Amino acid sequence: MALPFSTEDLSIYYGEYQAVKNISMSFPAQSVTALIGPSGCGKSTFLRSLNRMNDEIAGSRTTGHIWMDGIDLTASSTDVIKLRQRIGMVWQRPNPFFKSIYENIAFGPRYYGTKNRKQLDEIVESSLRKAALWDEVKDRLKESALSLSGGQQQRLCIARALSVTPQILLLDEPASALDPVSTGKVEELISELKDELRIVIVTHNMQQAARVSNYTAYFYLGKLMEHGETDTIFTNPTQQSTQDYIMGRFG
Ligand SMILES: Nc1ncnc2c1ncn2[C@@H]1O[C@H](COP(=O)(O)OP(=O)(O)OP(=O)(O)O)[C@@H](O)[C@H]1O
Repeated sequence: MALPFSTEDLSIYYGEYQAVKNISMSFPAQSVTALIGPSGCGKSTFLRSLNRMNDEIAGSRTTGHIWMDGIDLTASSTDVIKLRQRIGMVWQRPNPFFKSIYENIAFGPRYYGTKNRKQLDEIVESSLRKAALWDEVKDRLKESALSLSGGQQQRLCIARALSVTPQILLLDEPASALDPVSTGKVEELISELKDELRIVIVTHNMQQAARVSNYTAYFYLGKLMEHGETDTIFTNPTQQSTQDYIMGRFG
């Protein structure tokens, strides 16, 4: 059964500055939630906090809760390495390791204990298949990941995140550095993956948010202004500022 996942009164500070303000929201299973809003409104900060990546930033501090299956992930006792296995992340720019295509995918499973070569081979193949990359790379698994195109590298990073079977995938503008064809492939992939895991995506592209997400959350100045089904947010938002932003009228 899918585990409940939500935030409660979540705030994030950089020093004295409060970048994310008291956000409570939940992320339904088998769905994509898009985080939208103008630059600097706290989307990436909020996204990064969901698997405690924000902890890595000196001076950042979190208050409130992130609940997963009744456990508060913000607790100091949380094993963040295990947490990042369950909640994977893909960044804006493809960041493959300086290793072969195979080793990029095998790295995580090996780190978490899979040593058997046949099992690793299977994980590499299935992860690359899920990321719609297998056919393009199956004959060059030993080549450097850096020999791939930008779009292929980003799908490799998605495959790498999938290799440790996460339950949640966090995507921070995953297609913003890609050409339209690669963007289309990543969007298709998101639609397919949501059947097996929950996805949270930050995007500046309103068409993309409308295409790939089931739910949309509009952020402004660190606050969650509006959150609901994407169709409703895009056609009948309750807040004027949501409508202005979506229509590109935001000053
Ligand atoms: N490492 C950091 N140290 C200090 N302040 C930061 C840091 N990262 C982000 N901020 C500040 O926190 C606020 C929110 O930034 P964040 O990157 O989360 O916004 P965003 O909505 O994702 O923006 P964008 O759409 O431009 O990526 C901004 O005012 C930003 O300057």
